[in-house]
Amino acid sequence: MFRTALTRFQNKWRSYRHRFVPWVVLNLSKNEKTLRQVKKSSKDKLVPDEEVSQRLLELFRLLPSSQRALHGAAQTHFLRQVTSTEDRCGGGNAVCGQDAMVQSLGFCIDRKPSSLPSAGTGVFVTRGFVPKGATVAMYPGTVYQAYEPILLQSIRNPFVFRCIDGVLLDGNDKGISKMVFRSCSGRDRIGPYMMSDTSWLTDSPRNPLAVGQYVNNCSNEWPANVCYQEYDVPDQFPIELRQYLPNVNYSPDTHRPLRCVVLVSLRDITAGEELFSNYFTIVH
Ligand SMILES: C[S@@+](CC[C@H](N)C(=O)[O-])C[C@H]1O[C@@H](n2cnc3c(N)ncnc32)[C@H](O)[C@@H]1O
Repeated sequence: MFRTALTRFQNKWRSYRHRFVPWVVLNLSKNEKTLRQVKKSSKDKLVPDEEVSQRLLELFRLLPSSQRALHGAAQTHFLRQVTSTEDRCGGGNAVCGQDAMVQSLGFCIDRKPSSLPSAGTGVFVTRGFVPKGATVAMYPGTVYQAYEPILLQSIRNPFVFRCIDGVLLDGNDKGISKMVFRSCSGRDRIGPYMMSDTSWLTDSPRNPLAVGQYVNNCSNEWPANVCYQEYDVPDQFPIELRQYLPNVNYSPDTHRPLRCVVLVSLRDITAGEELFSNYFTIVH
């Protein structure tokens, strides 16, 4: 009898795709009603990858470039791009990023104190309108394959996100996590091009979508309005626009496309609303 109960528990546990481990232990019973259920891991995607690529490219093409890693022909292109972006935005990068977002996606998001008591920082739609199925945010961080060690970085770290296939993203912008991201990002470049962006580690990310790690968990009173979706960057993603991707592989020998995670809207969302995701998904 004990064995049957144990097997039933193990099966139920295996079907959970817990996104943030401490939350599974502490909050599962409080959030039963808000669990997200999907049929199979392959059916977890709300919008096709091609559409996510399209939205990211539309935004990235408007963002100001980083001069640091560029020279030659790329620099000429950079100068043209920066000049035209500065004309539009009048200087400061933060303003440019937000304006670029409104221009390309029709809304912008930002971090602010959460509307939930003792939930710290949250993410809000600050301008415009988010239609259902839009790419609303990205989850930045170092990408660890399921077999790679993350022990030290994961201690007392609420920002370790677990993908459905066991890949982990460490979206903590402080301490050892921050050092690891900077070091991996500096390591990976192709010729003059950076392959990732480190500015999500600061208060003003160049890519304004890269604040998804601050989205709080839904509750019975505040149902989820966004959900996580794994997105593997396709080979044909333009090399000069990879500098805006807020993810980098921990290992230089990862022979698979870069894993990113985006947040997709589950319904229309209006300016002033806080974004809430679901930290648990059940895969049947
Ligand atoms: C991924 S972080 C989200 C960002 C976090 N709010 C912050 O300011 O750092 C996850 C942590 O946020 C807090 N959190 C998330 N959703 C919450 C909720 N509905 N109520 C209270 N705290 C919440 C918990 O401390 C959790 O460990």
